[in-house]
Amino acid sequence: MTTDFLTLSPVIPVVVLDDPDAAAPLARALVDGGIRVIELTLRTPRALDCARVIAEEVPEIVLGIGTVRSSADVEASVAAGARFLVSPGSTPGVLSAVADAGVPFLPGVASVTEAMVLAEAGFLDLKFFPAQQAGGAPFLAALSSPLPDLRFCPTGGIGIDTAPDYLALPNVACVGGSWLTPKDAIAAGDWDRVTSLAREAVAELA
Ligand SMILES: O=C(O)C(=O)C[C@H](O)[C@H](O)COP(=O)(O)O
Repeated sequence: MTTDFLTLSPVIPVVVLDDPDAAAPLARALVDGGIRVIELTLRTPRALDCARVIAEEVPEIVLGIGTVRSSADVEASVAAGARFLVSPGSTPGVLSAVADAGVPFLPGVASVTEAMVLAEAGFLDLKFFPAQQAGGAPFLAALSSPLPDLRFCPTGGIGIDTAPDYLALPNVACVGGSWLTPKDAIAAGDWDRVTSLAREAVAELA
Protein backbone atom coordinates (compact mmCIF):
# COMPACT_ATOMS: atom_id res chain seq x y z
CA MET A 1 0.00 0.00 0.00
CA THR A 2 1.38 3.39 -0.92
CA THR A 3 3.13 5.40 1.72
CA ASP A 4 3.30 8.61 -0.33
CA PHE A 5 2.21 10.55 2.75
CA LEU A 6 5.81 10.30 3.95
CA THR A 7 7.03 12.64 1.25
CA LEU A 8 4.34 15.32 1.39
CA SER A 9 6.20 17.47 3.93
CA PRO A 10 9.65 17.29 5.55
CA VAL A 11 7.92 17.00 8.93
CA ILE A 12 4.70 15.25 9.91
CA PRO A 13 3.22 17.28 12.75
CA VAL A 14 2.23 15.02 15.63
CA VAL A 15 -0.79 16.64 17.26
CA VAL A 16 -2.54 16.18 20.60
CA LEU A 17 -6.01 17.71 20.42
CA ASP A 18 -9.19 17.38 22.50
CA ASP A 19 -11.36 20.21 21.22
CA PRO A 20 -13.23 19.52 17.97
CA ASP A 21 -13.80 23.27 17.55
CA ALA A 22 -10.04 23.75 17.32
CA ALA A 23 -9.52 20.95 14.80
CA ALA A 24 -10.31 22.75 11.54
CA PRO A 25 -8.50 26.01 12.38
CA LEU A 26 -5.45 24.07 13.50
CA ALA A 27 -5.38 21.97 10.32
CA ARG A 28 -5.87 25.09 8.19
CA ALA A 29 -3.04 26.85 10.05
CA LEU A 30 -0.72 23.98 9.10
CA VAL A 31 -1.88 24.07 5.48
CA ASP A 32 -1.32 27.84 5.41
CA GLY A 33 2.24 27.21 6.56
CA GLY A 34 2.83 24.72 3.73
CA ILE A 35 2.27 21.45 5.61
CA ARG A 36 0.10 18.89 3.82
CA VAL A 37 -0.03 16.03 6.28
CA ILE A 38 -0.97 15.59 9.95
CA GLU A 39 -0.75 12.77 12.51
CA LEU A 40 -3.52 13.26 15.03
CA THR A 41 -2.87 11.12 18.10
CA LEU A 42 -5.51 9.04 19.86
CA ARG A 43 -4.37 10.41 23.20
CA THR A 44 -7.44 12.38 24.23
CA PRO A 45 -11.10 11.45 24.78
CA ARG A 46 -12.31 13.49 21.79
CA ALA A 47 -9.45 12.78 19.38
CA LEU A 48 -11.73 10.85 17.03
CA ASP A 49 -14.23 13.73 16.94
CA CYS A 50 -11.34 16.05 16.06
CA ALA A 51 -10.28 13.65 13.30
CA ARG A 52 -13.80 13.59 11.80
CA VAL A 53 -13.83 17.39 11.67
CA ILE A 54 -10.47 17.55 9.89
CA ALA A 55 -11.43 14.82 7.42
CA GLU A 56 -14.66 16.64 6.54
CA GLU A 57 -13.62 20.28 6.69
CA VAL A 58 -9.95 20.31 5.68
CA PRO A 59 -9.61 17.57 3.05
CA GLU A 60 -6.51 19.23 1.60
CA ILE A 61 -4.45 17.96 4.54
CA VAL A 62 -3.77 14.20 4.50
CA LEU A 63 -5.08 12.95 7.82
CA GLY A 64 -3.25 10.21 9.66
CA ILE A 65 -4.21 8.88 13.06
CA GLY A 66 -1.48 7.94 15.51
CA THR A 67 -1.16 6.14 18.84
CA VAL A 68 -3.13 3.26 17.31
CA ARG A 69 -2.84 0.46 19.87
CA SER A 70 -5.66 -2.01 19.23
CA SER A 71 -7.91 -3.41 16.53
CA ALA A 72 -10.68 -1.17 17.92
CA ASP A 73 -8.42 1.86 17.39
CA VAL A 74 -7.78 0.74 13.81
CA GLU A 75 -11.50 0.40 13.03
CA ALA A 76 -12.48 3.66 14.71
CA SER A 77 -9.67 5.58 13.02
CA VAL A 78 -10.57 4.40 9.54
CA ALA A 79 -14.25 5.17 10.22
CA ALA A 80 -13.26 8.68 11.34
CA GLY A 81 -11.53 9.32 8.03
CA ALA A 82 -7.89 8.40 8.59
CA ARG A 83 -5.94 8.04 5.35
CA PHE A 84 -3.04 6.38 7.15
CA LEU A 85 -2.39 4.91 10.59
CA VAL A 86 0.63 5.18 12.89
CA SER A 87 1.62 3.35 16.05
CA PRO A 88 4.49 3.98 18.45
CA GLY A 89 5.20 0.23 18.33
CA SER A 90 3.79 -2.83 16.63
CA THR A 91 1.82 -5.61 18.27
CA PRO A 92 0.42 -8.79 16.70
CA GLY A 93 -3.12 -7.48 17.33
CA VAL A 94 -2.55 -4.17 15.58
CA LEU A 95 -0.67 -5.81 12.71
CA SER A 96 -3.49 -8.23 12.03
CA ALA A 97 -6.11 -5.45 12.24
CA VAL A 98 -4.28 -3.17 9.78
CA ALA A 99 -4.11 -5.97 7.21
CA ASP A 100 -7.79 -5.38 6.44
CA ALA A 101 -7.88 -1.66 7.18
CA GLY A 102 -7.55 -0.49 3.59
CA VAL A 103 -5.16 2.34 4.50
CA PRO A 104 -1.37 2.31 4.90
CA PHE A 105 0.17 1.70 8.30
CA LEU A 106 3.41 3.09 9.70
CA PRO A 107 4.49 0.82 12.58
CA GLY A 108 6.89 1.98 15.25
CA VAL A 109 10.25 0.31 15.90
CA ALA A 110 13.18 1.02 18.19
CA SER A 111 15.51 -1.91 17.45
CA VAL A 112 17.17 -3.73 14.57
CA THR A 113 15.25 -6.94 15.21
CA GLU A 114 11.90 -5.13 15.30
CA ALA A 115 12.76 -3.48 11.99
CA MET A 116 13.71 -6.82 10.42
CA VAL A 117 10.58 -8.56 11.70
CA LEU A 118 8.39 -5.83 10.20
CA ALA A 119 10.32 -5.91 6.92
CA GLU A 120 9.63 -9.66 6.73
CA ALA A 121 5.94 -8.85 7.14
CA GLY A 122 6.15 -6.38 4.24
CA PHE A 123 6.52 -3.11 6.12
CA LEU A 124 9.48 -1.26 4.61
CA ASP A 125 8.45 2.19 5.87
CA LEU A 126 8.76 2.45 9.64
CA LYS A 127 8.44 5.00 12.40
CA PHE A 128 11.60 5.12 14.53
CA PHE A 129 10.32 5.96 18.02
CA PRO A 130 11.41 7.38 20.41
CA ALA A 131 14.07 8.65 18.02
CA GLN A 132 16.27 10.87 20.14
CA GLN A 133 16.09 8.58 23.16
CA ALA A 134 16.67 5.35 21.20
CA GLY A 135 19.90 6.34 19.48
CA GLY A 136 19.08 9.36 17.34
CA ALA A 137 20.39 9.96 13.84
CA PRO A 138 23.58 7.88 14.39
CA PHE A 139 21.41 4.80 15.02
CA LEU A 140 19.56 5.22 11.72
CA ALA A 141 22.79 6.01 9.87
CA ALA A 142 24.16 2.67 11.07
CA LEU A 143 21.15 0.80 9.64
CA SER A 144 21.42 2.17 6.11
CA SER A 145 24.15 -0.28 4.99
CA PRO A 146 22.79 -3.57 6.39
CA LEU A 147 19.10 -2.67 5.81
CA PRO A 148 19.16 -0.35 2.76
CA ASP A 149 15.59 -1.16 1.72
CA LEU A 150 14.07 0.25 4.91
CA ARG A 151 12.91 3.85 5.17
CA PHE A 152 12.17 5.66 8.40
CA CYS A 153 10.15 8.50 9.86
CA PRO A 154 12.02 9.22 13.10
CA THR A 155 9.82 10.77 15.79
CA GLY A 156 10.30 11.62 19.45
CA GLY A 157 12.32 14.48 20.86
CA ILE A 158 13.03 16.01 17.44
CA GLY A 159 12.89 19.77 16.85
CA ILE A 160 13.86 22.22 14.14
CA ASP A 161 17.45 22.07 15.40
CA THR A 162 17.87 18.27 15.22
CA ALA A 163 15.62 17.48 12.23
CA PRO A 164 18.36 18.24 9.64
CA ASP A 165 20.61 15.51 11.12
CA TYR A 166 17.94 12.94 10.27
CA LEU A 167 16.83 14.41 6.94
CA ALA A 168 20.42 14.23 5.67
CA LEU A 169 20.32 10.42 5.90
CA PRO A 170 19.47 8.30 2.83
CA ASN A 171 17.03 6.12 4.81
CA VAL A 172 14.94 8.96 6.25
CA ALA A 173 11.82 10.06 4.35
CA CYS A 174 10.69 12.74 6.79
CA VAL A 175 10.63 13.36 10.53
CA GLY A 176 7.71 13.56 12.93
CA GLY A 177 7.35 16.01 15.77
CA SER A 178 5.02 17.94 17.98
CA TRP A 179 6.94 21.19 17.85
CA LEU A 180 4.72 22.76 15.16
CA THR A 181 1.66 22.59 17.42
CA PRO A 182 2.68 23.58 20.96
CA LYS A 183 0.15 22.92 23.69
CA ASP A 184 -0.03 26.57 24.75
CA ALA A 185 -0.61 27.76 21.17
CA ILE A 186 -3.50 25.29 20.78
CA ALA A 187 -4.99 26.31 24.14
CA ALA A 188 -4.81 29.99 23.17
CA GLY A 189 -6.09 29.42 19.62
CA ASP A 190 -2.92 31.06 18.38
CA TRP A 191 -3.14 29.73 14.83
CA ASP A 192 -0.77 32.37 13.48
CA ARG A 193 1.96 30.86 15.63
CA VAL A 194 1.23 27.39 14.25
CA THR A 195 1.39 28.76 10.71
CA SER A 196 4.68 30.50 11.36
CA LEU A 197 6.22 27.37 12.95
CA ALA A 198 5.03 25.37 9.94
CA ARG A 199 6.39 27.94 7.50
CA GLU A 200 9.74 27.96 9.29
CA ALA A 201 9.95 24.15 9.16
CA VAL A 202 9.12 24.00 5.47
CA ALA A 203 11.60 26.77 4.65
CA GLU A 204 14.46 25.28 6.66
CA LEU A 205 13.90 21.57 6.10
CA ALA A 206 12.47 21.16 2.60
O1 LIG B 1 1.58 9.28 20.31
C1 LIG B 1 2.21 8.49 19.63
O2 LIG B 1 1.67 7.60 18.98
C2 LIG B 1 3.66 8.55 19.53
O3 LIG B 1 4.25 7.76 18.86
C3 LIG B 1 4.37 9.57 20.22
C4 LIG B 1 4.65 10.80 19.39
O4 LIG B 1 5.02 10.50 18.10
C5 LIG B 1 5.68 11.57 20.08
O5 LIG B 1 5.27 11.83 21.38
C6 LIG B 1 6.00 12.86 19.42
O6 LIG B 1 7.20 13.21 19.99
P1 LIG B 1 7.61 14.70 20.38
O7 LIG B 1 7.82 15.41 19.09
O8 LIG B 1 8.82 14.51 21.19
O9 LIG B 1 6.46 15.24 21.18
